[in-house]
Amino acid sequence: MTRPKPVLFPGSTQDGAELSLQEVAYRYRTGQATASSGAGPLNFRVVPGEFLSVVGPSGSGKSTLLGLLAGFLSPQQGEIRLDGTLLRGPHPRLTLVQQEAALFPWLTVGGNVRFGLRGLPRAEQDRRVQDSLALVGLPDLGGRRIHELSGGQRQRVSLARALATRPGVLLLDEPFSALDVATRERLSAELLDIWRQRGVTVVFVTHHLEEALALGERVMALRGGETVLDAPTAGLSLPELEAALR
Ligand SMILES: Nc1ncnc2c1ncn2[C@@H]1O[C@H](COP(=O)(O)OP(=O)(O)OP(=O)(O)O)[C@@H](O)[C@H]1O
Repeated sequence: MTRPKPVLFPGSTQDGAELSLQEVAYRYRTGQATASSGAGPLNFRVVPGEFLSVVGPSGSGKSTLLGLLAGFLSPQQGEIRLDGTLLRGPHPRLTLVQQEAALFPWLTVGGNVRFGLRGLPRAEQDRRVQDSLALVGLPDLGGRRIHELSGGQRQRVSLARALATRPGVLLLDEPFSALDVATRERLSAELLDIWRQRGVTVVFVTHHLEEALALGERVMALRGGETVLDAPTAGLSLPELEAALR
């Protein structure tokens, strides 16, 4: 299946940033003389506005890679660059959305989305909260409490909170895996719409190979912390992807 490149909607912004990794490695120190697992060495580039899916079995290094990209882990070797600048830790242009929506229960939906916008003028905050809640299909729920939302709505709020900061790269760690199949499919389709509208660069980690192929323009498969396949999804079949992971 071939998919067209994102066509930016009128009035949208091209926000995507470039990520490049050169000889990046991270090993966990386990406290024993024989350390270590983690990820790397990794060499790849994600161009602005690209949608990259990352797959791999449990323990293959997907979360470690996202931790490195989010700036939570510092590579012990190699360099990560964001738009050509060395990444030295968490960066406002990189936003991570995780499997379980990490929302503040004492704030409203709008308050959660607004949280990352402190420092901006109030009117700009209001505009971004409204825009990003509309983008994820929750334009009227700004005043709701988090406990009044379904699991799918909570993930939408997480996505809205991430998008409100106008990230250059959206890092998604199994964002829909806790949801039922129907909700998951709906949110996946919405994610593609948002990507097309915003032109944001996406790194999408998932266990689901079909999902990786359906959503990504390109898929990277990890095994034992290393890249065993990095290819455009157009023309790549599920059996080929499965074979790469065996
Ligand atoms: N805090 C840690 N301390 C020691 N080893 C770790 C730690 N976190 C992960 N590892 C190891 O690093 C390797 C990569 O783990 P990682 O969590 O990145 O894999 P993953 O592909 O995200 O797995 P999953 O799909 O189960 O989340 C595994 O061998 C794992 O056991």
